[in-house]
Amino acid sequence: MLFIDLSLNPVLNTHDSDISHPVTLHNHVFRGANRLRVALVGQHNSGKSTIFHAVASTSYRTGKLAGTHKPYAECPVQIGVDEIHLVDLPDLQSLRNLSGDDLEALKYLLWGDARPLVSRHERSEPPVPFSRPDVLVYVIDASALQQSLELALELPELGLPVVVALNMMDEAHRKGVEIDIEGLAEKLGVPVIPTVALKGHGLTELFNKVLNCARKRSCPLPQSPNPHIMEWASKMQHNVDLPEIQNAFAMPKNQLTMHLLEADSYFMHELESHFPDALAKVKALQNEALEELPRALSEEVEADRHHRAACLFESVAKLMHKPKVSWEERLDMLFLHPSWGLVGSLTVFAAVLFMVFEVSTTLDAMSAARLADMVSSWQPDTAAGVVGRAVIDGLIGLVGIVVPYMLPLLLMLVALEESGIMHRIAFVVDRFFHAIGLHGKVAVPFLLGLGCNVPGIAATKGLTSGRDRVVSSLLITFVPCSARSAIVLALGAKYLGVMGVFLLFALSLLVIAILGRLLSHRYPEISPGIIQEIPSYAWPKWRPLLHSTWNRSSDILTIVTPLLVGGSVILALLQYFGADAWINTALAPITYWMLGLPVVLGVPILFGVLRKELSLVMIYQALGTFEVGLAMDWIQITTFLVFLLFYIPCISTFAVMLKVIGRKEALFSIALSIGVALITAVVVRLSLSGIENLL
Ligand SMILES: Nc1nc2c(ncn2[C@@H]2O[C@H](COP(=O)(O)OP(=O)(O)OP(=O)(O)O)[C@@H](O)[C@H]2O)c(=O)[nH]1
Ligand SMILES: [Mg+2]
Repeated sequence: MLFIDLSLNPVLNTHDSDISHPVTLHNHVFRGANRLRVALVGQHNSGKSTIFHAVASTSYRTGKLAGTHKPYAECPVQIGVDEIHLVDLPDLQSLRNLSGDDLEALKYLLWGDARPLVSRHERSEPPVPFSRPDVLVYVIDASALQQSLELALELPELGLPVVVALNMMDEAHRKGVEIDIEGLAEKLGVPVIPTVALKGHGLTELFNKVLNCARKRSCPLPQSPNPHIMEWASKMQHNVDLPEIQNAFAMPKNQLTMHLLEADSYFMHELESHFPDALAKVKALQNEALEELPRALSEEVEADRHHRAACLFESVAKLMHKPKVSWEERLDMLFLHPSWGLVGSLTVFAAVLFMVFEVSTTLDAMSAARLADMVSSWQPDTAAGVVGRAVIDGLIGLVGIVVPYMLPLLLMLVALEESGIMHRIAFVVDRFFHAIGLHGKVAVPFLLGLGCNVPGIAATKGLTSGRDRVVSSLLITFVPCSARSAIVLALGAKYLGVMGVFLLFALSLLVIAILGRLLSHRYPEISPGIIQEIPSYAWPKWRPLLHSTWNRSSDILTIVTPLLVGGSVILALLQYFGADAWINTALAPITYWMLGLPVVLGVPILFGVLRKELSLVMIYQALGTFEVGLAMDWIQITTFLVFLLFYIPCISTFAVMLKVIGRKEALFSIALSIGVALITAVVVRLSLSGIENLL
């Protein structure tokens, strides 16, 4: 591959003031102020924006190139420890003879937000408010390779490192176009990475290559035209080889020469305005060429480039028989297709629900419920006995979380990770999660939260960090876990009907969406975009599967166990010493005054902190009947369910939050959940009462 060192390029030196004090490049990390700027360039519909959105941050800056209707977008993206600013540019067909809106993209590539002497007289702002790119990613539609090769031959003139993303490889494959990727890379003198942006394939390699090229500070040699054009090129270069012209245009000499050879109107015009003598020489040379050559020099240069692109295409691409569609490709239709892809995510959603309502409930009946039955006859009447029973209850509660929920759901998470399915779900739902300021990576923890919030929050630990981990953990506590769903289904279905149950779950979704937006104000840092690796499909292997599941569960147990047992002992002692009435009175301002519920519901609500299902059992005891409808009207039942859906995460969830996001945020989560539960329950109560009065 042909590379030149940037430090030898005089034009680039003018852009890079640090070049005289070289940094030790191997240790150079592109972060913070040193972020690399990478621009996506390419023809219309080649997939630039698809690549951009596949790796974009949760919010990004957009705008129009100054004075044009051509949109651009820009955002930070994290690649391992490095960070880049990624710029999605409007389409660019060629570097030559651009005019109007198209010219602005070229000006950005040449000068960024700087103004060289030749363009200072222009009244409009620089095309964009940020600097010139450090590296170019040329996005090519592999299924229409020939049309893209001319620009591929021109881009090296810009004097920047270039990496080619040979995109739409799936389309090329489907059409039977086979491309010799190594041959193409060698002939262009740039790395070529095959990608399928729509499915996230090849993006990790692409951006790693971008970093690599930036670290090496190497860029391709400009492609030489045919010898007869070279003769005219060196004559032309001689005409403009003056330091004042180089300074005024601030662009590589080669490139200016090629623009003038092709009589590019913008550059000719600028030369005329600033260096009329030089223009006269350029025109004289063009006239001389017209006499010697069969056609105008500009046409000769264009034809030469066209010819070289065609030869290159012939040498690297051939048409094959249409290949068979592999099973991986068929599966990807299900998991990664822009619209069908959601089917795969929904299938996993259904699998989680099946796991929770079939497997987990069976396991629960076989483990915790059986143990609870065994100790149910033991009703101690001494304080020591009560403590002993409470410890046993706490441990049974632990079994009730670990055996039916935590182990199977974490096992499922690890299996989804190892099989490559989780990465695909994350990729497909990414844009939906961006709406609440998160990345699609947290989709599976949210799904697991439907079973039990504990494994859901535990799963965020391995997938996210910093702000994203805190926000996703806080939001997962609002995902109705199976215990809360069971209460809503038991009471809601009986007294509010299917529609009522549906609306309660829809309310949870709405609350999560609104909170996601609100939490973005509390945690305003925009998490940079990430490159979502899409690994190949693989069968999960039992040993690593079990090992990984146990690793993730064990450290959580160490913190959940004491809290669950401790909480159980405290509540049992309160009951033993007859604090029920006291608890109910203490909670009356909430239960009775704010929510309009019977005062006796204070104890069931408090015990729900231990395990949410306890609230359901205890509400029957508190009201003294299984017919809740006799003691509460439909508005009270709805208000109670809404409050129960959102208030304080159970003690095990709190414990896992302590471990995953720390004490401060875990305590904030309690305040947040109480606030949200009170506000929504009061709003629902008042709205329903208002509606009832109207009817
Ligand atoms: N089959 C397939 N389609 C793709 C791929 N990448 C992008 N597309 C589709 O190609 C179309 C154009 O993609 P864009 O990302 O908008 O292309 P662009 O280069 O930004 O286009 P302009 O902004 O108009 O220059 C969209 O319909 C994408 O879904 C790919 O790898 N495979
Ligand atoms: Mg686009």
